Amino acid sequence: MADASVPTAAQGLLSVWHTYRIPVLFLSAVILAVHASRKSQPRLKTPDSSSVPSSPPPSSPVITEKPVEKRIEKKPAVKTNGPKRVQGKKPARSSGAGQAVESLTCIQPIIFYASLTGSTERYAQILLEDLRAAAQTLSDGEDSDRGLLAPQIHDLAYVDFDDYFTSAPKPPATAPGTRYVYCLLLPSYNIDTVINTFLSHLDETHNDFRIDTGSLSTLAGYTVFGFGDKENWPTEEEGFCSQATELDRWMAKLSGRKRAYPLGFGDVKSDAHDALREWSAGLQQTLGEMLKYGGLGEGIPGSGDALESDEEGEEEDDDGDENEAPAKNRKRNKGTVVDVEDIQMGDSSSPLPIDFTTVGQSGVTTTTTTATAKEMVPKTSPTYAALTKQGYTIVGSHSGVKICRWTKSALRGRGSCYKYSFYGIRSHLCMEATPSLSCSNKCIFCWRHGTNPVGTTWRWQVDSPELIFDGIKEGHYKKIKMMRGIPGVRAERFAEALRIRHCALSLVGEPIFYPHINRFLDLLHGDRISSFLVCNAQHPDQLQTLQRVTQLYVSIDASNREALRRIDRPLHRDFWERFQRCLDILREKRHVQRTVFRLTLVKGFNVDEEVSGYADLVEKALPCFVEIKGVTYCGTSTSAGAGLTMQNVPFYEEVAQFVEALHAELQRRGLGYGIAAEHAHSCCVLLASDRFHVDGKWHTRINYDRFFDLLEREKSLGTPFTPEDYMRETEEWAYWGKGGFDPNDERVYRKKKAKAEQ
Ligand SMILES: Cc1cc2nc3c(=O)[nH]c(=O)nc-3n(C[C@H](O)[C@H](O)[C@H](O)COP(=O)(O)O)c2cc1C
Ligand code: SF4
Repeated sequence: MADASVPTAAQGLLSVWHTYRIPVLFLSAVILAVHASRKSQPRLKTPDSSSVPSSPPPSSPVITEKPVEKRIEKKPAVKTNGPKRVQGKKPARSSGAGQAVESLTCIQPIIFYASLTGSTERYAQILLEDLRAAAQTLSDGEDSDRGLLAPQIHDLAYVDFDDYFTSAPKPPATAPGTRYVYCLLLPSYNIDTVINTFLSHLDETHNDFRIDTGSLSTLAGYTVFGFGDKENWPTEEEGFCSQATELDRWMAKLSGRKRAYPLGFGDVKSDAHDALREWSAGLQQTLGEMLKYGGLGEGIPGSGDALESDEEGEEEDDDGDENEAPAKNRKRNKGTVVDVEDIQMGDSSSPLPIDFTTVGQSGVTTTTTTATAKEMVPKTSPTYAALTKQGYTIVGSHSGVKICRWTKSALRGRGSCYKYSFYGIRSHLCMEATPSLSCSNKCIFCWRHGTNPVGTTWRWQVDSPELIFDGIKEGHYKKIKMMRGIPGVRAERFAEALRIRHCALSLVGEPIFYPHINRFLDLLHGDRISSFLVCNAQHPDQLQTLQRVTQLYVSIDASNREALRRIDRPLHRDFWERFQRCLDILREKRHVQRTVFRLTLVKGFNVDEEVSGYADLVEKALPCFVEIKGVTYCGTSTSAGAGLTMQNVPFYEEVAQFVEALHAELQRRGLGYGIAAEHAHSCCVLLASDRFHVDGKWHTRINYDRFFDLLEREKSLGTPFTPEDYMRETEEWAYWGKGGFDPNDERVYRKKKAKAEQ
């Protein structure tokens, strides 16, 4: 029985399993799925969730904005027998806008100073009064939760460094949105003083393994102003304000680079008072912006973002001018880039192409022709993404602005571009922009090729000059402000940079492609911003109707038809005829505008045997100046595809040889030109017409104020003027053979000598 019952029972179970296996399996699957999905749910519950939170902190406040952060703060401290561990928040490297910054509601400035003989203490009182006044103004806003509190002040000789410089003070419980900004005023002494003790404390804090790096990163920001004596310590290398510089560096490290305003310097024997007041005004403005935006956010100080350099002595890699590629941009993201021209092709819904050379001329309006046109660079296009990634700010639908690397260099007192040596343009006052991202050439050395749209006709929407003007200024200033936090940026140069004085219309594309270029220029000049316009010698009609610019360039990339075709790869079939007509126009304009030939030498393409050909072109157009520059290797697929390698980059000696040969040839023909200036760092030399050689001295620089005065007089009274009317003497250090580096700037030599440009 027993034996028989076993199989019977088993058979029964088996038959039950066969009957119910499908629903059972289904049910199990559902249970498993529900369980798995619960596990994958975020642990945080929404406030309206009906389930009970797993482990609520006792009497925890309602979590609204920053649940994660607050929970971390509430975590009970784990007792250990080891040394005390001081924790700061990990610095937000990318944006500088950490979590604490977002919840900023009011700023508490704290002034710290050290003073041995009393002068810094007096200056600290001046700052105290300034910030007190600012606090009154900035606290009167509509939102009473946001504001600037009355400043506190401390003598570093009397504070316990642990209270303020090991970790930052915590905000009061009653006002958790309070954030501190340290304003540090420091003299320098080359003898042992309390300042050394203070700096050692910062050093130790930074290097103490028990203390997190960035232990002051809960500060909203910091800024340093140094006092020194230039009479006895004339330069920074010789120790001028050395301790303030050191303090600024330590604070950058400890705070996670929360430099709210650039390091300022004052010479107690001359400008200390004025420099401090100017710095204080800039600082107050920054504090206002921090309150407005909730901290050092994007486009606001200190964040520095992509431009933030890691090392104080960061090297520059490129020459940043129109035809030159920043090293970091050399790796082009192939495949993400599409020419707008290619996108437009085959799109039957596109408006009919308009020969842009007829658009914008007298009597021709663009509104009707472009009413249904598309945007040149739509926000959703790969071109937009590629250009933005490279640092361009796209304005409207076809304009762009970008900060060149020389602007950054000048802000740090490390020298301006060659245009300073030749024409007196200080790079930190210069905005690089274009009203047309489109061009009609595909030059082999244009490192932007592949990202900028090309075309022979303007077939896109036309933005108003006002929109472009306002947009590029806004974009430029925003980028300048982002540099506030970059190490080495000088406060006085930063303040100067907030007033654009020059515009280089040469960024990318062809500026005279833009149908309203003349109105756009009026806006620039109306704001007393000089205009340096570079065109590609392919649009004679536009060149003819172009009104005054401060300096008019034509790119001369070859001396004969075949070489020009190989180098510029123009889209116009009649490119050589267009080129020749442009030279004629330049000749006509040479007594009205400062006309410039820009030669870019590419070894193996447009140098050898071409001296005579270039002399022909000079003889034809008689430009006021001839700028000769070695090409910069940009390593793009475009240049590689055109057979361009490092071998095509001339050495400076080769450029110099070419210049001398061209100069000799011009002299042989009886054309009055001389070698006026050089900027060896950019591999660039300037030939100038003898018209600019007065009383035995070169006058290649520009008197900008005079230019605007003359322009205004011409507009109101019709009095014409010539390029000679606004020339200015060239600095001796820029003369041929002198190198062209302003001795007032600090020369920084590159570490990596194997650079393409060298
Ligand atoms: C002994 C001594 C050493 C100094 N060393 C430097 C120095 O290395 N670099 C500098 O820029 N100024 C130097 N100075 C100038 C002071 O920084 C300057 O006078 C400052 O204003 C002093 O500030 P205080 O009056 O608040 O102490 C020095 C002055 C003295 C008396
Ligand atoms: S001219 Fe202006 S934009 Fe061009 S490299 Fe010099 S500073 Fe930069």
